[in-house]
Amino acid sequence: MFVNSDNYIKYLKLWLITLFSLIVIMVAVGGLTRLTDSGLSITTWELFTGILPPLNINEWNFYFTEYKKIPEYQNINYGMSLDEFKIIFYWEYAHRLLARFVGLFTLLPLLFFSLYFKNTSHYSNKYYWIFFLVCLQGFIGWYMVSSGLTENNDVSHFRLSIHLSLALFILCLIFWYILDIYQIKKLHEKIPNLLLLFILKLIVFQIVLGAFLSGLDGGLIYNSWPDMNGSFFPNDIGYGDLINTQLFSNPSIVQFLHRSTAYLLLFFIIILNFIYFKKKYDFKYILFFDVAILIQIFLGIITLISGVEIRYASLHQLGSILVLSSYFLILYKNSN
Ligand code: HEM
Repeated sequence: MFVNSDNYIKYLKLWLITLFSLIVIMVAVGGLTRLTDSGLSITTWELFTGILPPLNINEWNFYFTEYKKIPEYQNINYGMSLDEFKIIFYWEYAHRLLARFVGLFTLLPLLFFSLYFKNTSHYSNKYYWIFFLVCLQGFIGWYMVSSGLTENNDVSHFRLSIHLSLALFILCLIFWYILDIYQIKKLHEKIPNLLLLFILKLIVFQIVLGAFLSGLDGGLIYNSWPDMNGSFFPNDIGYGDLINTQLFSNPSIVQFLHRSTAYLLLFFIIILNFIYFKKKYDFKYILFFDVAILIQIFLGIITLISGVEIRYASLHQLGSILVLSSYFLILYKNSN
């Protein structure tokens, strides 16, 4: 049978771009689920049984009774009404429903490609990596939720950061595949990889710190900028605490580190700009990244000053996708 490999490329492009967009929506809904404190409202895994929401009062009562058993209800939301519970339930429900849809939207086209295009010249099995990572993300999501069901009022900020980081990693991988398939031109003369990788590590560190900060509700303290309530260093800790083993569980330190890493990043990005300028590279790519970083810093500051208003916090989370994508464009152009 003759199979047109152009069709394969066409479908692949469409699939990758749609999947990328779906996962961006997924990250936004996940962020809003966290910001509305809704993430623990469904206390069981229910991969298949939870596809439909509760359809009658008995089912609603069942879910509500289960929720009443966990510390978040007992210590924070005690006395919540069923109508209030429905709101947090629907956020988590939407997040999980979308997750199932993303899972299917990843697997079904892959099976279709394997079935119809396996013998075409450009066919590759590598896209199955996306499916593997999407499944892993589902397990990590549950691993995260389970940390908030028995002893703590909230999920572990470490597990939250794994969940967010993996989502962003999946997006970067898909984005790389998209750049590849569009055959974006690479630079002839390369930028030193050492500097590029160092900046990448700083960005990743900054994102992980950001997730720690949100998981610890650390944006609710020191709501001033550029100072931290009148001083450079948080006044409820000492410099010695920076070498403490509980370093990443202390909201004041995490906030201090998140601010400081932003400035450090900015410093190295200025050096990167200087290299682009000196070597007379096409400036629009770095400009795209510069704008993304500046917007992200601005959003971070207003998130903080506003005491983590949901709309700003959500935009700040999505801003990290813009930062990563624009930086991956630079990395891609510099790759061999
Ligand atoms: C270089 C740039 C930055 C990057 C890549 C970045 C990234 C992130 C990420 C990924 C999160 C976690 C979002 C979430 O889980 O919902 C976060 C949270 C946060 N960031 Fe940043 N950030 C940057 C700069 C800043 C700056 C300069 C500030 C303030 C001075 C700031 C303040 C915050 C606050 C307050 C939160 C917690 C928000 C919440 O609880 O939802 N960020 N950041």
